[in-house]
Amino acid sequence: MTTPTKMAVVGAGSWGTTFAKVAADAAERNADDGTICLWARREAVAAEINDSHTNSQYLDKIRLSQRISATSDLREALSDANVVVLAVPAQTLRAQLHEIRDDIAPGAVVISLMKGLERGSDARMSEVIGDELGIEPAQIVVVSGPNLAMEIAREEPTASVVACADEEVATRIATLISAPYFRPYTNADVVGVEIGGIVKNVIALAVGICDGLGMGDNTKASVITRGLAETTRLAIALGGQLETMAGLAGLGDLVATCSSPLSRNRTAGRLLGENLSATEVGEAMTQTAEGMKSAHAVLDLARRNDVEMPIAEAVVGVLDGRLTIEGMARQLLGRDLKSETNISRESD
Ligand SMILES: NC(=O)c1ccc[n+]([C@@H]2O[C@H](COP(=O)([O-])OP(=O)(O)OC[C@H]3O[C@@H](n4cnc5c(N)ncnc54)[C@H](O)[C@@H]3O)[C@@H](O)[C@H]2O)c1
Ligand SMILES: O=P(O)(O)OC[C@H](O)CO
Repeated sequence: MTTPTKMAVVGAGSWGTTFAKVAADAAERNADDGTICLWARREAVAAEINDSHTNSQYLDKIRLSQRISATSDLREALSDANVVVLAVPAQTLRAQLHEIRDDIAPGAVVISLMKGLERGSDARMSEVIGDELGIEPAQIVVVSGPNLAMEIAREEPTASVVACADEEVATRIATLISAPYFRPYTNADVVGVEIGGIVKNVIALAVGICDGLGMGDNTKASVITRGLAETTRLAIALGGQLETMAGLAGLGDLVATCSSPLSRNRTAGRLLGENLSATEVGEAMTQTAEGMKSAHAVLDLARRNDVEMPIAEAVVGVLDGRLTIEGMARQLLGRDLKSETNISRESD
């Protein structure tokens, strides 16, 4: 007999709550005894999930399964959990893990849902998890793909990627989250899957800036396509696979994020394009737009690996107030002419 899954989801924002719903609906479909406990920072959010089975601040009009319970006591959520899912803003993860490292059961599989790079260390979230918890890569899973939370919460059919160095673990987690409207594929390329999710947020800021300036689809398609080229260069330099970048966690997520009005990163970019400063955009956003903070770490990581990322560089220039949005276009279009198909580190 296999042990029933006891899943703890740390972070009851848009994606943490939606992922809990996916896992609960998958457990229903698999007719297993799995339970899901969501940790919410605010007691009122936990109480609403327990009493009304809704989380109206993040997922308006979405009904959650009765298999999902919630608590604002993190230790209670983690107690005996054999799968721990992390869905907090990337820049807060290390401090959060430091606090709870002794409360995570040895042998638990830890899943990262986050799409950010840590400022200062340039570490991917799977690296932060490995550092802070001292666990093996076979216990660390990354879930990423074209996964706008609200669309999935509405049960619109969506595919995703479950990445883990250990393919058996990836397959086990994919089974656990395979809901009638959510189809996960496995991939052993953790680096490529994470880099795809991180960098698309920075490219979505650039596409949002185009929107804010009132530019059309040629411009945005050009940014998306060349954005994929620079994302691919970085992923490959770090050991990722080309095929991953052409898949759901690369091209798929880039297209979804850059096209959707639901994307927080694209929205933040649009506000930058409407001439708000990065500080003003930060104040206007009520949910996490990871690209606003990760862009600097992406550029730093690229420079340390001799990878050219002109779009990320221009976005960082705008965020830092060193480059105007009009200057951004001039800078990108003024670059030396190159071959499109060479994806070596220097070429763009
Ligand atoms: N929303 C999506 O569609 C989506 C999809 C895929 C991946 N992601 C990624 O998931 C991660 C979480 O995003 P989200 O959309 O759930 O964000 P969100 O802003 O909706 O929610 C963030 C959650 O983290 C909590 N939080 C905020 N500051 C914290 C702190 N200092 N310590 C602990 N908890 C804190 C908030 O209370 C909230 O519960 C991000 O990395 C994002 O890129 C989001
Ligand atoms: O709303 P965004 O910009 O954080 O994007 C959400 C997801 O990452 C899309 O896959």
